[in-house]
Amino acid sequence: MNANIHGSNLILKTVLEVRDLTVSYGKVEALSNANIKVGEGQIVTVIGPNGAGKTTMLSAIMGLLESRGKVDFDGTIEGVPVVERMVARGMNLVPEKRELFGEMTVEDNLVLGAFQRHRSGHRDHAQTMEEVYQLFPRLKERRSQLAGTLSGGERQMLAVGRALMAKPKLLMLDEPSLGLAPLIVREIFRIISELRRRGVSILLVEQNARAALQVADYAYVLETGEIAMEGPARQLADDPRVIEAYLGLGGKHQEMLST
Ligand SMILES: Nc1ncnc2c1ncn2[C@@H]1O[C@H](COP(=O)(O)OP(=O)(O)OP(=O)(O)O)[C@@H](O)[C@H]1O
Repeated sequence: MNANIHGSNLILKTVLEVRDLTVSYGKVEALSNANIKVGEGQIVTVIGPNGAGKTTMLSAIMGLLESRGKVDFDGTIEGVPVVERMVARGMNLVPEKRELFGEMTVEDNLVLGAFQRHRSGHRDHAQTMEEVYQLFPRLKERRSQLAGTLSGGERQMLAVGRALMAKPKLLMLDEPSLGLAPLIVREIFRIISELRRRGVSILLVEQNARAALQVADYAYVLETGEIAMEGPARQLADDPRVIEAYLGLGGKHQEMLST
């Protein structure tokens, strides 16, 4: 699956290709025939207002929701995804609600992130944990603290760190900046860039369109379950429709101006 994707001059390997992905909740179609691609080592973002279907899209790609369409991941035509297989093959999702084990320590939460890898015979979790601690020194300082007592920013760092323990090829992040103070948001986006530098491909769902378009290579705008626009992130950031709806002062979706 090598292709000149996303108008890049480089020939990138396609890590993820989603075709005609459709999800219905009862009679309501929350995602309609969505097509997206992520190239190896790219950050691709999906922006859009509340209720557009962003979380639904990530959950369906991960195999957590029933869907129609195709999800090809890392060279294998998957058809409808199944979550255990996706994790085993290197896909990982950091959900919007973080979903940590609050009664367990930071370190135990990290160890759990390596569970699937351990089960398939890998014994490198100590080294991976050091890499995670290098990325998030704050987690190292708090390794013995219960996850339930962490601050919002630390919880997000732990959620990302735990996902990294699985050494994912593709990391999907659902609104990592949600509810965090501007300084922490900046730190989270710095880490997202650093992960790309380390070769992780990233699919980033964000309401903070400004920050997401700054960090991403390519972007999709999802509105009421449909891909309304797409293009290189810099190009979309300059598009009058995107500026009006998502970036400009007085834009339609004020909640996105959180930083
Ligand atoms: N389990 C469910 N049952 C029924 N409808 C649902 C369910 N989950 C989501 N929806 C609906 O599907 C639509 C898309 O929701 P989704 O959470 O995917 O949007 P989103 O873009 O992630 O929104 P937000 O930015 O607010 O998290 C919404 O109208 C939502 O109310």
